[in-house]
Order: sequence, then C-alpha cells, then structure tokens
Amino acid sequence: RWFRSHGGERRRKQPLDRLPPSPPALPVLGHLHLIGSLPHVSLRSLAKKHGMDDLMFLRLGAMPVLVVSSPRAAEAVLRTHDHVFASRPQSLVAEVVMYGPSDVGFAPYGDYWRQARKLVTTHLLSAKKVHSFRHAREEEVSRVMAKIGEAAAEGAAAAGEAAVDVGELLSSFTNDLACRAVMGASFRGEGRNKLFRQLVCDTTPLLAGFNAEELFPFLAHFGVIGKVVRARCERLRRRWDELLDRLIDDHESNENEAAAVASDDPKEDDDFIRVLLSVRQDYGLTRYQMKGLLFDVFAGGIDSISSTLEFTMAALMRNPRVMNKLQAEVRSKTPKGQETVTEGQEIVGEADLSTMSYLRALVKESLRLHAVAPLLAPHLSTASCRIDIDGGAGFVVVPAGVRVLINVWAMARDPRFWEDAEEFAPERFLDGGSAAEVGFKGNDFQFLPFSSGRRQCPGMNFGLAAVEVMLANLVHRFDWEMPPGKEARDIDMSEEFGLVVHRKEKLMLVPKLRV
Ligand code: HEM
Repeated sequence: RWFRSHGGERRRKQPLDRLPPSPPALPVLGHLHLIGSLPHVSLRSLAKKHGMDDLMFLRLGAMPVLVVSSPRAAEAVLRTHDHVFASRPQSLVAEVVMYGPSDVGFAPYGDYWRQARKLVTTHLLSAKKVHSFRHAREEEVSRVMAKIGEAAAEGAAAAGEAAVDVGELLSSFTNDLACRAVMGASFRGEGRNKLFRQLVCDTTPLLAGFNAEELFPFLAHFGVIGKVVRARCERLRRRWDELLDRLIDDHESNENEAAAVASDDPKEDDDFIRVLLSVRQDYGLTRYQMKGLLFDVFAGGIDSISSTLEFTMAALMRNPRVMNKLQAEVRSKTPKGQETVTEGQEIVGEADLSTMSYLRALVKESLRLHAVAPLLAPHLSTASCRIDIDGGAGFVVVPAGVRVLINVWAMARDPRFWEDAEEFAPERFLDGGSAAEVGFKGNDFQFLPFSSGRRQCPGMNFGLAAVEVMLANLVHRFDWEMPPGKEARDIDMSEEFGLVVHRKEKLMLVPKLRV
C-alpha cells in the first residue's frame, strides 16, 4: 500500500507507509547474495552504490533488515526512537544456549531485561566494582609480562628471535580475567580457566548471526537444519551447565561464604557468583537466570577485549611514529624504578594511567578503525515506527519485527565526518585535535564502538580498564620487532566476521626486553 485516499470528498493521494529505500532484490534470496564474508564492508558498498546513505531496507532470505549508515540515522534509532528499537531478534541458539535467553545481551526488551541489566550495571560492572578488581587485573598483567619476559630471554640466549603469538597471549589473559571476576582467585584450580576457554571458543561461532535457520525460519521448524542446530546447541548448553552449576554449588556449599552471603550485602571485591548469590532473593533470580548472566561475561567480555588489544598492537607495529610516541609517554610517566611491583614483576600500575592522554587517544583511534562489533549486536523493532531524519521532507516507516544493523564501522571511516578518515592518527582525539570532544559515551553518533542508548555496552569500564593497563605494559617493558624476513608494513589487517570481529592472520611478534 503506497497510497491511500485522504481528506474526505476531495480524494488526494498521500504517501503512506513508505519503507526506507531498497536495492533490487532476487526472489527467495532477497539481498542475501549481495552480502559477502564481511557484512559490514558489503553493506557499506551497497549503501554507497545505491545512494542510501542514511537508511536502507533489505531482505536477507526471509529476514527483513534495516541498515543504518549515517550518524543522524543512528541517532534516530538509538536515541529518538530507542524504546522501539531496543529489543533483540530471538533465535534457537539464544533460546537453548542462553537459558531462555536469560542473559542481558540476547534478552528481548521488557521487564526481565530491565531488571537483569539493572543488576549487572549496579552490582557487577559498575565503575566502583571495576576499580575494586584493579589488583586482580595487575596480577594477571604481571603473569603475561613474565611469560613474554621468558620468551624474550630465550630469544636473546639463543641469539635468535623468539616470536610470540600475540593473539594467543592476549586471549588467555582476558579469559583468565573473566574467570577471576566470575569465580575469584581459585579459577586456575582443576584447569577451569582452560575449560571455559574451550567452551567460549566452541560457542562464539554460533552467535555470529546470519545463521541459516534465522534467514529461513521454515528450515528451523520443519527441516533437518533445525534438528542439527538444536542438537548442537543442547550439547553446548550441557557443557555450560556442568561448569557453571559446579561453580555455583561450590560457592553455595562453602560454609563461610554461605554465612557471609546470608548476613551481608555484597562486598567490594566479591566475585560475581558471590554477588549474584547475595542479591538472588532481592531480584528473585532463578539458577537459570544466574547462569545466563554469568554467560554474558564470557560471551561479551573475552573476545571483545583481546581482539581490541590485538588490532591495536598490529596498528602500532604498522605505525612506528605512533608506537614511539606511546612508548615515550608510558615510559616517561612511569620511570624505571617507580613501577608497581606485583607478583615479583615491575609493572605500570593502574594508578599511573590517569595522566596518559596519548594512551587514551590511541585506544579511541584503534576502536574507531577496528570496532570489534562493526554492526553492533542486532537490534529489533517492536512496533511500527515513523522515522524523520530529514526535517520533515523524508520520513520513512519501519514496520515491527525488523532486524536493525547499525554500521558503526562505516560511520567511523566516513570522510564526511572524519578528517583523513583512513589515517591512524590518535592525535585527532587530543586537545586541539579535530575529534577532541568525541568520547566513548555514545553522544557522538559517528563514533559508537560501545553503542548508545538502552542497549549500550554495560561492560565498557571493565573493557577499557583491561585494554589500557595491558597496552601500557606491553609497550613499557618491551620493544617489539617483526620475525626475521617480515616487514611491519606487510602486516595484514584483514578481519574475520563474527559476534566479535577477529584478525584473520595471526600476529607473531618478537619481544625485546627494553634496555
Ligand atoms: C573493548 C571491550 C568491549 C567492546 C568494544 C564492547 C562492545 C559492545 C557492543 C558494541 C555491544 C552491543 C551494543 C548494542 O547492541 O547496541 C555490547 C553489548 C554488550 N556488552 Fe560489550 N563490549 C566490550 C566489553 C564488554 C565486557 C568486558 C563485558 C562484560 C564483562 C561486556 C558485556 C556486554 C553485554 C552484557 C552487552 C549486551 C547489552 C544489552 O544487550 O543490554 N562487554 N558490547
């Protein structure tokens, strides 16, 4: 229905329910054949090619999709009409693996999500709670520094070059950090950290979106695909249950803990399971819901931090000018002999980071060019919504039940909003720079690595604290070189799409102890 009669006896034609513009589509597939292995890149090209710079309406198989490609359209969706677009598409994977879903990330917009999110932001991921984990973070950083130190010493002793797999080191660091936050210092016992790491690796490919059963839901209901996916999800769910139930049981059966939980409000440095046990009654939490909330820490927190760190190290290697400036800042602000000593290692402590403005600008620049969630997580419209981004001239109507992909990657590289958009130049975020006022909080819609509005990442403080302290230490203690025969300018920055985008190629670097 494009037109309806309007205005009584004199029938004038008025536009009605004008969907956002759409490129030509094929039967059955819709626009699916136009999406390559990196959907954010394909969607940017498609929007450009057809001049659909703000909003574009697609059909991927049976799935209606709204693509948002400009800051003003993002503002309309994430701020003006946030309440309409704050839900999540439901899927078999979310239902089976995420307990309902009972986690925050995949829960549909509504009372449960509101309560769960309040719990998580108040008790698990608040700035105060993140600060209380600073010693734990410093200890985990010290362990990584010790490992790299050994590799550097081996390389020096053999007069050779001992390259380390930077991604492997960093993902084991963030996995251990998440385990420690969830279950406390005992997380290495029985190799629990390794079990979680394996489980996260096996689960994340299923969460990437664009699964066949979501694109063609009739397959999930009637076909063999549905059965296969369900069986796979149920196997994973059993493994999550086994690990999480054991941890919760251990916490519950510890007599001291039980007493503390019964009598006290959560304490500052309590691990997440203890916190959840202590607020369980206030929030009326079931065990399934507790497990759902813990799931988010592993699904949301591990890869996002390690991938950010790995892309940043790769970008630093390709830009020696920036690396030198960062090292100069970190080293001058934490001179030798004034490091924090943790676990026998001299490290840059978190207290030293507050004056490192170049470090903060660098993290912003890295997340601008390498947002680890380039399309955010998919949003879903829960009602029909009239969007007016053109001051009255160009309103469109988005129906209920449409999946929304916000291409923050494209906006962060758009020359209309950034000076020298493809340049890696942290200076733009420093005082006097062209993006000096642009921050992480979601008020600048051309820069949304943590999103904006109701569904904005609640783990931002947790994530940034880990990224900053690790980066500062990686460049403080070591100089980094390429393995023999390789040039830094040849480091391939290609990505692999998923719930979190990863580097396609391993980053192998040679650490040299700073002299
Ligand atoms: C550098 C690190 C991180 C980045 C760049 C990042 C980015 C994001 C993004 C882009 C979203 C989607 C927002 C949307 O759909 O509008 C998100 C959601 C979320 N993140 Fe993060 N994140 C990071 C770290 C973390 C950490 C450490 C945790 C938890 C420990 C976490 C927990 C979550 C949760 C629970 C959601 C879902 C929120 C909701 O649906 O209400 N994130 N994150």
